[in-house]
Amino acid sequence: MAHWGYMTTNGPSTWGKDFPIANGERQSPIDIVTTAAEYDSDVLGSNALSTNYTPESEVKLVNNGHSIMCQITKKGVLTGGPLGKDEYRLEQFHLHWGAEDNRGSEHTVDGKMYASELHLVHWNASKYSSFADAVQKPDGLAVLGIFITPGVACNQFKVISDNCGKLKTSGAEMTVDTTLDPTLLLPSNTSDYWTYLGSLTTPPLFESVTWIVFKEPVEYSKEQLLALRNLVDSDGNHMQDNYRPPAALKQRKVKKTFT
Ligand SMILES: NS(=O)(=O)c1nnc(N(Cc2cn(-c3ccccc3)nn2)Cc2cn([C@@H]3O[C@H](CO)[C@@H](O)[C@H](O)[C@H]3O)nn2)s1
Ligand SMILES: [Zn+2]
Repeated sequence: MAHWGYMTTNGPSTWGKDFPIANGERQSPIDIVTTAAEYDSDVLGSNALSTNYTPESEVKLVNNGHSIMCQITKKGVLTGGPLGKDEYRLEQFHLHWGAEDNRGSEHTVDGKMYASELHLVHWNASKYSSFADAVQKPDGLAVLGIFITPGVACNQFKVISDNCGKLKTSGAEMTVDTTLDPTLLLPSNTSDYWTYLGSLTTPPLFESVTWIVFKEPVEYSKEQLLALRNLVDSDGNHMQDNYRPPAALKQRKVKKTFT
């Protein structure tokens, strides 16, 4: 099987060949139509979304051929909101971005695309024994989606953007001897978000993700965005435009926690 990617020959429009679920009932990302999202007080009311992350004492970075990923080793927990009492453990975070600032996010808001989107990937540690065990379960995963827009530099992201040069080629890994607190990658407002049931946005596209997409974007500097665009993918091309376009909403409702 030709390895999936984001080029014309192996990009999102071809994924259905090897991963038929690509045309499934709960695929991600989606276009978030803000007027159609339903305010749902009990999503917010009963127990607000809460993160309890432990700062990483060293930062494990991997160029996995289609994104730059930070593998988490500490026990970070996400719970509340649409997740109820279940505790989801932080596994990794990674990003999607464009070749230019006008595109790059996976979710869109009323058709608007952001320059990049950060994904913090969690698995349901209350119900399953590992990421691999949870990854195909309908309530197995939860991913926080954070929109990135060009602006001032994000200090907590510097450990990643400053090391992209050393992670140029696919498969490159490195451990940076510095701390990283995933909480500082989140927007200041984590109360206002949209949430819906979806999938992984890269193959194997499992329909196992409760998506939580924050309304407030985070700013990264131009230099930080350029560092991402200089990475090289598994085909030896510049890693750019590594985003899947929105999939059909089908019979789903998007909920929001704000009016
Ligand atoms: N755009 S997003 O929606 O957010 C994401 N899109 N993909 C993501 N991951 C990659 C992935 C691979 N697999 C998988 C599972 C079973 C068989 C083959 C592939 N599922 N998701 C998330 C991800 C997974 N992993 C590693 O998958 C291994 C295989 O399951 C597991 O043993 C490691 O413990 C875990 O760390 N890392 N990241 S997220
Ligand atoms: Zn992602």
